[in-house]
Amino acid sequence: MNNHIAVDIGASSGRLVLGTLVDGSLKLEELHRFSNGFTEQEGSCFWDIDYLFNEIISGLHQAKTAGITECTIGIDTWAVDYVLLDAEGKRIREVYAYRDRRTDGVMEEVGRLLSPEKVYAKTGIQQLSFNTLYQLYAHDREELEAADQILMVPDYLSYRLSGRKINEVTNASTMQLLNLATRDFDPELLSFLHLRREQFAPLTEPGEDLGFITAELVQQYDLPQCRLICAATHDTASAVLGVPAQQGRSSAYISSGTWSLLGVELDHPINDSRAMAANYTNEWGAYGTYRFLKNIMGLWLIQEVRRLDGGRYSFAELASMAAGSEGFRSLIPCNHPRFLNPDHMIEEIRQACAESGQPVPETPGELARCIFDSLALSYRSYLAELEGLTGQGIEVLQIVGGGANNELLCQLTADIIGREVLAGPTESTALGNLAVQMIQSGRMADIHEARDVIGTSFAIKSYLPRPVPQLDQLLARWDELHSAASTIENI
Ligand SMILES: Nc1ncnc2c1ncn2[C@@H]1O[C@H](COP(=O)(O)OP(=O)(O)O)[C@@H](O)[C@H]1O
Ligand SMILES: C[C@H](O)[C@H](O)[C@@H](O)C(=O)COP(=O)(O)O
Ligand SMILES: [Mg+2]
Repeated sequence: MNNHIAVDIGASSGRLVLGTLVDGSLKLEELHRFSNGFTEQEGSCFWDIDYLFNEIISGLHQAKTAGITECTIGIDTWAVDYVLLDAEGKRIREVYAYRDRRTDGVMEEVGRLLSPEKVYAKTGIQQLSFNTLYQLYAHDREELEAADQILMVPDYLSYRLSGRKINEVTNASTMQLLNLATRDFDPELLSFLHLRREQFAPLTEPGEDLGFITAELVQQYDLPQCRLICAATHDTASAVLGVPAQQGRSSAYISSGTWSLLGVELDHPINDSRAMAANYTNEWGAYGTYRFLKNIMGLWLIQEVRRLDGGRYSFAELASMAAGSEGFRSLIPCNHPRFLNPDHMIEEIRQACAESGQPVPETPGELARCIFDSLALSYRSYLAELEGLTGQGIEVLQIVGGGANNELLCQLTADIIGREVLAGPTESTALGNLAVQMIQSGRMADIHEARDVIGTSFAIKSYLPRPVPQLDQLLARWDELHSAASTIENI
């Protein structure tokens, strides 16, 4: 059986991708793509988890219709958000989206009760207002204490398919509740939240066989016989697995989608005071690794501009319009809390430029250029921090995810960091998801072989740095703007 299906659901889109190995090359076929996004209801932000589950079912039915009668399947999604189940395994309530404002000020309040230094020493997880720790603290305590089970979003989706309850480690680590030393939930942090260990499922490593999709679902919806393999269910953990092998050059990655996750893969955590001060995180990776990375606001910025502009232009058209606009005219500190979930992103960007005495972007092209210039400069700042914290110089930056399609942003990034950028694969998350399935199925030996195969199976585009006129003045201007701004960890 050579059919493996990755279900990859990011904050802006989801997809089911069929992966097959043909003559040593990995072939992808997109079976189904659907949009994703949170909605505001009565002032709160929620995901439509039933819609997402139904899209998975729809995609699997399309696979069956296409003649796939048996396959393995793995699920990955965004991080930090969770689902509450009652004793009968039924979902108790709507699923909060991490951009909900209920956590505003919570990180600071928790920090007054629980030493942030202690929490970072235990967990090594970056301070972000929407970490599960802070979401659970903000959650109605009665409802939380009454919950029989707390599953993360991808765990819940695989539970709906198979009936198996797990907390997969890469995504569980984003809760900021796992102890690096014990590699389990930290009792003190659970106690602080009045939660019990048995409210969580067994911690499960990527590669675990979770059994088959239930016969009822197969019959009811005419699905393939699917064996569920536990993926690296945090989409960024899968994206990192899908980053092609780099021979002989030190590299860092950016998983470039709604967020830009800039980091390296390590075999040990770095949770010292310097890493904490820089707010770098140690999210758990597959196969005993750690994703030492930083959240950067990412393409959320342009997603919101496009949405508010009525979707008139595609992302490719916006990038092209940006390429035709004056470079480095207006810059914004991307990680400022004001951009996490403003009422109106276009106005927020324009206001930020006006407040800093810069020209105010008017057209979609000028707004897009402001965003891409600012992201490239952010990447440079955080990459320098990364090198300082790891003591490892980075020779090449690998950009994967949808952002790898943005030729302007990739070129700007190469120019501004002064190093080669290798862009692709776009579907690195799905590829990392598939890699775990293929390794578990014995079709690949290990992640090293998987990354080699990915590197030879997909076109990777190289961007070499070009001279940036008056770079010193630009960097001085950027450093003043970037260092003066508070950042998302100070929300
Ligand atoms: N052809 C393209 N040109 C420019 N940008 C693109 C293109 N295709 C995708 N993108 C960018 O990729 C982003 C989506 O990346 P993706 O990894 O699918 O996000 P997520 O997984 O968070 O939903 C879009 O918001 C867009 O900015
Ligand atoms: C909220 C988290 O930081 C976020 O989920 C991030 O870790 C992530 O996984 C982003 O994935 P996208 O595909 O939505 O960019
Ligand atoms: Mg994604």
